[in-house]
Amino acid sequence: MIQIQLIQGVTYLAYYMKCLHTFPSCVNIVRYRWVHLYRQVELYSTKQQTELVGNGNLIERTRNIGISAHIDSGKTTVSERILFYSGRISEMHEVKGKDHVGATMDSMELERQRGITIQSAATQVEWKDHCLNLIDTPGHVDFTIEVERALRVLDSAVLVLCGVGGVQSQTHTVDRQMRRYQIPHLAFINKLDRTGADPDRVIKQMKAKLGHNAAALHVPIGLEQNFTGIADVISMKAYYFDGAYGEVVREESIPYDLQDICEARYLELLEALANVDEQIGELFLEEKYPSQELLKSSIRRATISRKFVPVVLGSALKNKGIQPLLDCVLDYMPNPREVDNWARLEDDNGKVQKYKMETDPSKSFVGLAFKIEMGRYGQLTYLRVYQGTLKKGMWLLNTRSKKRIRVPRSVLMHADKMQDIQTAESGAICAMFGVECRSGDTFVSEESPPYSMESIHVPEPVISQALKLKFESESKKLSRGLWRFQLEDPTFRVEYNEESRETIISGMGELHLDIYVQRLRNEFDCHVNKQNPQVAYRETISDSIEFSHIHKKQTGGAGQYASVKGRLIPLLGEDNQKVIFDDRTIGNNIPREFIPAIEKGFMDAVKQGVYIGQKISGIKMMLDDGKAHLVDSSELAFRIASRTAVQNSMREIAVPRILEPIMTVEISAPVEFQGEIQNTITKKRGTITGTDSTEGYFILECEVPLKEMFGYSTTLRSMTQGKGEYSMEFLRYDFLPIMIQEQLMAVYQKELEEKKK
Ligand SMILES: Nc1nc2c(ncn2[C@@H]2O[C@H](COP(=O)(O)OP(=O)(O)OP(=O)(O)O)[C@@H](O)[C@H]2O)c(=O)[nH]1
Repeated sequence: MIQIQLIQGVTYLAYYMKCLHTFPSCVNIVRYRWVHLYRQVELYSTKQQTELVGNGNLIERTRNIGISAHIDSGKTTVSERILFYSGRISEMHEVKGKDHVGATMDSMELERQRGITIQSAATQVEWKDHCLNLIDTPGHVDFTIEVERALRVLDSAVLVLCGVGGVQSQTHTVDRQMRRYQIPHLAFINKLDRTGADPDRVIKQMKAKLGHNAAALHVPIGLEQNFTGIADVISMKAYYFDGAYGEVVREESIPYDLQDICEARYLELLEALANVDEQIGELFLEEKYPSQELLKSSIRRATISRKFVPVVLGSALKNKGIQPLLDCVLDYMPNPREVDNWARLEDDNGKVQKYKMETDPSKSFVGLAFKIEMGRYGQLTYLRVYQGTLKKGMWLLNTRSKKRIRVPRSVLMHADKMQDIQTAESGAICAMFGVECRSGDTFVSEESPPYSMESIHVPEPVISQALKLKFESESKKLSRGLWRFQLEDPTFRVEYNEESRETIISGMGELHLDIYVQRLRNEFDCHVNKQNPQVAYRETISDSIEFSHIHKKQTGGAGQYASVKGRLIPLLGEDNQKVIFDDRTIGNNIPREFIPAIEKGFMDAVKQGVYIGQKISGIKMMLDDGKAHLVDSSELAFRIASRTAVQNSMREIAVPRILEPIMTVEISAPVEFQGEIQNTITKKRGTITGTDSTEGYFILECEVPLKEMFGYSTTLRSMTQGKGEYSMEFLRYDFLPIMIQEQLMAVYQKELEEKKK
């Protein structure tokens, strides 16, 4: 082996001398070649597969990774390969494949029918003596809570990008979520076999649009239908994937025509690292090159501290690039010990202190229930163990409900299958059966302080839809189903409207609600008629107003008296989804014990506004003064006074404003349809914020009110002969045009009058 490489080295040297002689201007090429030669020689003295993580205990050899991305980037296809190459499954199936089996991680019937991921699925695989806990998450923004939950408990992630689509709208969402939970990640640019695939463009987009300090570790060997393998710029080796399913990795020298580009990428990698890593920075300045170990350890350091994003390449469908991706997960993603996790603990004075969790199996147990599923055997609670060891049969305290529970059964999940386990140590992701709790609850062992792990960010629903039972006899099934869905999914809400006798479901999008209606039918045999979906408007005011209200009742016995005075102030911009109560009272005109009741009254009022019957938001209530009666004042009287003050002043004094949800929409279709699509977007009150084009397709980024996007998938499909696609996500609430606002208010007032008759 060493002999062959030395012969290669001497051949290269002869070539470089010739090159320099023939083309004196090619100094740069020669420099790259020298780098290459230097590194070839360096490789002789180092082991090719550097074991960075070593053979320590299991925690050091564990990686908890999520696979996240924009819709259809290939997350599930990547996961299926990971399961296959790691020996978890013995045969692979495609998402919506001809065999109609579907991918392992899409185990729900609806996922297989629609070819999309709805619920995140967890599994565990072994790769090169390491244990990988893997969660495949959905791409559709409608199921964003699944991504939130997964990222909350994972230590790192693989961001999958489509080699053609690049950075797309949901890539931004996932990136924001990774930032929220400080998740280090590496990027896998997939679908390099597709026409128009261009990994360099995708990396440029990652830098420009996501602000990532990203650099490629691979160079593709061929592209589109000629994509045959990858060249690794660190080991300077080419890898091809042979066998029926790419399971045999063949290592070769880098093809001659790719050597320049590999050297160029190597230097780019060094440059990107030099900016964030001192060791590489110093070597870079001295024009020295790091050893392979040093380079890998600095990639690891920079990635874990979120200063660098390594980029690897492949095509999951064509079985290329997955094994090197897994190697990179081991090399560059953190083990549970390398991630700081904090728990909160409130002292007797209500002061909150933060405590760092120790990833040590011998410490007291602390775990977070991050996901709940109701299954055949009762409630299944997914748990991330942060400290200590979970043991079957042990007693735990739920620090929210203060209930003690016993762990009846603990399991490892493999998509919809499970394997019983006796213990799960710090860093593990497992599940327990038969425990009642909510998602976001913290469990501790009896000897531990009652810590609480920070909970999960739950976005507010933006769309609602009324359901009516087809058969009254199925009402029990309906409530059972909806109760279960609410328990599993905090972004899915249910209310019952007594007057219309309708059940109102709210969620993150049309698809989200559609899936639940279908699940009612499939899993609960409950049939409902859906009304048209309704936008979740918000009611607010345009300017500050003052309020003053006395609630007084004298009915024989104890009377009721409460007087409140203050201001309602509109909250603009990003704050327009908030409601804030601000107590500015001085002195004792209102005794302190009544202040919480006044806040409650305000919260009662914001539940349903007076203009169109929707929730109020973007308002701050400032309580300035008031009055109490020695005998007749009570909490109830102040609660009523506060609620009525808000309602009356909004109805009588304020200038009403209605807010509507605005979505970021990304549309992609063949260029010949661009003009027509842009026109329809403008008609829909949309604003175009960016356009891009590649390989005969254009990408249109725009902001459009949600109301206008109802049914758009059908419109787009028919407009583009089925070739157009779009995705959207919630952006912000903004004022509704006055004309539409007045129409809505008129309809609501008419409805109210009719009800009075
Ligand atoms: N050409 C090509 N197609 C791919 C590749 N990887 C995945 N696909 C196809 O892309 C489609 C979407 O793949 P999935 O794996 O379901 O993507 P996903 O990101 O899990 O999808 P969601 O979870 O629904 O967002 C499927 O039809 C796959 O067969 C690839 O490398 N090349």
